[in-house]
Amino acid sequence: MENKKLIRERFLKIRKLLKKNYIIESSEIISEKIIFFIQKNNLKNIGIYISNEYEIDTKKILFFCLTNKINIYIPRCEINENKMIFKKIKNLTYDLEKNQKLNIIQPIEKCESLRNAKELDAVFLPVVAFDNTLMRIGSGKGYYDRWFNENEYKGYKIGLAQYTQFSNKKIDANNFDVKLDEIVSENNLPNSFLENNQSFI
Ligand SMILES: Nc1nc2c(c(=O)[nH]1)N(C=O)[C@@H](CNc1ccc(C(=O)N[C@@H](CCC(=O)O)C(=O)O)cc1)CN2
Ligand SMILES: Nc1ncnc2c1ncn2[C@@H]1O[C@H](COP(=O)(O)OP(=O)(O)OP(=O)(O)O)[C@@H](O)[C@H]1O
Repeated sequence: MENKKLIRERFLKIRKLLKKNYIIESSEIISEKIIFFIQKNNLKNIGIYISNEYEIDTKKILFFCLTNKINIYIPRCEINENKMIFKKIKNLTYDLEKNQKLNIIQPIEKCESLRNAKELDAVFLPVVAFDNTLMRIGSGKGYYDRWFNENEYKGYKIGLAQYTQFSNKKIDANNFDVKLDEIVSENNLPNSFLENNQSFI
């Protein structure tokens, strides 16, 4: 039985109860870790998202990339086709608009599209909940799963999530579900936490 829907609802509810300060503080720590990872691995092209008020705030990472000439690609959703494409943004004001239907911020149509998924070194994903096999639950329309399945992407898949988004109930996976390589959280996850017992950040 598919349990994603129930787990998603539960964690969306929890997310709304969190103190704003906790979100701000955990976003700070997570951003520092991501920036360190980008520098250490000399990443040049990354896929990332524009956060809403409940998600890990990506602003600091975006500023870091813009000032260090690291190319930033943000998903733009085509609702009718149930698809998203990554577009390069160069400016956090002029290159973005609100997708009114989905209530997310995305690149404007005329931004340059990513030509080949292989060009991305890492994709940093929003997460609603995750489990100890690094299975991810997202916003529930399957945009990321579809993108990973339809594109030949070989880079890192890294979820940004608070500790409080950990589900100790295992998430049922479909065959199209894509597992993350890593979750970056404000706490170090205990050694025994991950099935493969390893972390590269
Ligand atoms: N910041 C951010 N950008 C992202 C995602 C995300 O989770 N967060 N996505 C991750 O996949 C994609 C968009 N996926 C979405 C999936 C579902 C809904 C959604 O359910 N929206 C509500 C309406 C808006 C609202 O009331 O909040 C809905 O349709 O009922 C929105 C976006 C691409 N960009
Ligand atoms: N590769 C795919 N091909 C066809 N349908 C898919 C694919 N991936 C996801 N879906 C469909 O999309 C819907 C939502 O999927 P799922 O619950 O995995 O979303 P999610 O991973 O939480 O959301 P998102 O990736 O947008 O953050 C499901 O109805 C699923 O059948």
